[in-house]
Amino acid sequence: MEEGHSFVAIRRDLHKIPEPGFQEFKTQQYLLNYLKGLSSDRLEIKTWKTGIFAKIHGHNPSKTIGYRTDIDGLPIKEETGLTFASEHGEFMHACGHDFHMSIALGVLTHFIYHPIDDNLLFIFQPAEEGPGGAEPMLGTDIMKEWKPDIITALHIAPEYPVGTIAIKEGLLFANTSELFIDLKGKGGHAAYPHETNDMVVAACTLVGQLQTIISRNINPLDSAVITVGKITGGTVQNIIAETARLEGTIRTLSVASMEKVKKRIEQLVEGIRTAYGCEVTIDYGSMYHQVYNEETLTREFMEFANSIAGITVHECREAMTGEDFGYMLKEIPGFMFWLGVDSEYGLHHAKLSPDERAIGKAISLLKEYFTFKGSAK
Ligand SMILES: CC(=O)N[C@@H](CCC[C@H](N)C(=O)O)C(=O)O
Repeated sequence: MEEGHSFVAIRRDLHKIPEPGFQEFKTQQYLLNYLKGLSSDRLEIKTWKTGIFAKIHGHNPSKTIGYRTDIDGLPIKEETGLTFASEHGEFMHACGHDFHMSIALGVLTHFIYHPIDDNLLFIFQPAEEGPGGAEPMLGTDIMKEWKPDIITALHIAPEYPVGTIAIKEGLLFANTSELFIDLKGKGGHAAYPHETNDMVVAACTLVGQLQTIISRNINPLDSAVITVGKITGGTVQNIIAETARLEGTIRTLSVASMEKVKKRIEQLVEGIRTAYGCEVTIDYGSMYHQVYNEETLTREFMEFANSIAGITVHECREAMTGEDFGYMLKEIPGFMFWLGVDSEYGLHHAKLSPDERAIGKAISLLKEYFTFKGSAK
């Protein structure tokens, strides 16, 4: 199965069937069909919701090495024009999880045919884009029984060329919190604003005020982001809106800054309540812990990867992206790295089209690294 098997073809199959978090039913079935087709008595498979744990038993294990891939898609209508574009209308693999999955299968398949001493655990995790599958997966009995001693994951990076991996010790990805704010006032006729509490005006004021948190309340030498990605409100053009809703996300480089941003949001919301005489509720949705790369393992991996032909290691800066893999790294030493895929369009863009040559590069690198880490010295 391994030699000649096209993990690019697998990526294309998976690309056609993107599904939202915890609804990755076809994706899970596709992955299970593939794994069952390997028919190895050294491979043990357990499912959790739409996720999968796949353990390869080593010859003479002294530890378990973990590898995690996310499996969900995003609510984006694809505009790549690719022959294997999404068949699921409003959803797209616009964050590379199709790449991450096919790379995981490539590495896993290699170790079915080339066993090493240590155990390997492959985690196919749902709902990375939200509401988060890593934290609940960590709490499962399966994870308690099969818990890896070290763990790694990668994420595609459109801005780097194929063959480059980007990584740093310590903080790599930000703390995140979703942000949903609902405003309720008094609607009415567009010509009688004085008899209403207009929630479009209140919402617009609040969006402007939220931006001042970053510019006025966060130390300029620290970094934080508040993005309001969606505003809804009102019904038609000549009715003053009774309700409005803001949907966004907060990113910070420390847990302390996240608390500070939230406290300030609550103060500004209190001001909006008073100024506009309306009801306002805040819901922080799902929150992700920062991705923090354990220093010793990361440095060792960087040196190892540098010695692999065709791989260039770039020491990068931290990014304001979020990843619930941060929860796994909070409990298990390990690291995450960026994989260069050289796409003109970035993550979460309808035209993202990563270079598929990166799949083979990543499989080779991880095969070598796991062999190095998982063989008795
Ligand atoms: C790598 C990546 O793009 N991850 C997502 C994680 C989203 C977390 C959550 N839904 C939020 O929006 O806060 C990202 O947007 O960074």
